[in-house]
Amino acid sequence: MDTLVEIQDVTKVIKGRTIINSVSFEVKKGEVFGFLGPNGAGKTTTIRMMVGLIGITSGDIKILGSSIKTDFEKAISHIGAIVENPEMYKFLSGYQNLVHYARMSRGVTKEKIEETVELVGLTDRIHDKVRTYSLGMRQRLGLAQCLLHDPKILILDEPTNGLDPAGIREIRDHLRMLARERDMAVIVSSHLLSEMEMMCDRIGIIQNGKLIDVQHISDFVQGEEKIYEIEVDHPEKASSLLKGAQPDIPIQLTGNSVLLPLVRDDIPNLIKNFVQADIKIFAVREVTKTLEERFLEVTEYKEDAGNA
Ligand SMILES: Nc1ncnc2c1ncn2[C@@H]1O[C@H](COP(=O)(O)OP(=O)(O)OP(=O)(O)O)[C@@H](O)[C@H]1O
Repeated sequence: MDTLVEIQDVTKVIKGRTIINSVSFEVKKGEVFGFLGPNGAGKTTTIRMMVGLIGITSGDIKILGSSIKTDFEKAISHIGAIVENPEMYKFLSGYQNLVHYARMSRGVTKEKIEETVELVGLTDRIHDKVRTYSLGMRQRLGLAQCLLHDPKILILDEPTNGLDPAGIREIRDHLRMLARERDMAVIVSSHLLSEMEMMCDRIGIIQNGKLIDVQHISDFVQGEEKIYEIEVDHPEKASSLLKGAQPDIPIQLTGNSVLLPLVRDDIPNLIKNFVQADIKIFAVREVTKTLEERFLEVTEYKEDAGNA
């Protein structure tokens, strides 16, 4: 089965207020799925429903086909999650923490603990006390805790919160490795857009409790049209030529370039027209939008549409 998690038309109403509104998406094995949204959008609430911390008002969540509503124990057995700060004893070593934690779940062997420590890269420091760990190391110990029972799905709420760039990178690399090499489905939430861009295969954007977009990261960043920057000797002349052919086309002028949306197949013709008009072309570059720009574009657009 490739689809490990199915969120089906999930709604959550708290005290008469709809916090999550008909959210549906799927997460497959081997992928890192990012749940992205501004503060208060509903990321944590959705994740809390996925891990069974709060109930679902309507709709369902299936984990490897088992409903979290009707087959809770089975569904939850496939999940490893860090939702709030993972519980750990700072006066014990990382290893003692894992042994303590393993006692709470069935069938975790000493070998399994050691393998997991190795997997999260804590072997060298595992016998040191947790209070001597950096935040990044504590995050990795938390990751080890929730991997002990061999879950197929890993769910982490804001896993990079508070980490420095090196710590972020460590966690990111580990999560990608778990998805790729262990065939897990990894779900992370964040409002750190640049982080999501580097970590995720697909992202879902949530705003005001609604899922407004789910896309592969590359499609999402690119959007439907691509923006090209054409470096020329006379940008104004190039701009009027383009406007003459297509009056509505949105063109931006920078120092020595024109920027405009194009489909790739239009480029040869455009070059021909410039050359015929005696405009010299020095470069044609695709402008890659950052996820941040696209995110703001999408959320602002939806807000406008919602207000209309
Ligand atoms: N138990 C609750 N009672 C009332 N309102 C709640 C409750 N839990 C969440 N909310 C509201 O639901 C909305 C979504 O909250 P949630 O914590 O899921 O957002 P989030 O996307 O995780 O935000 P953040 O990035 O700030 O963590 C917020 O407006 C919040 O105030």
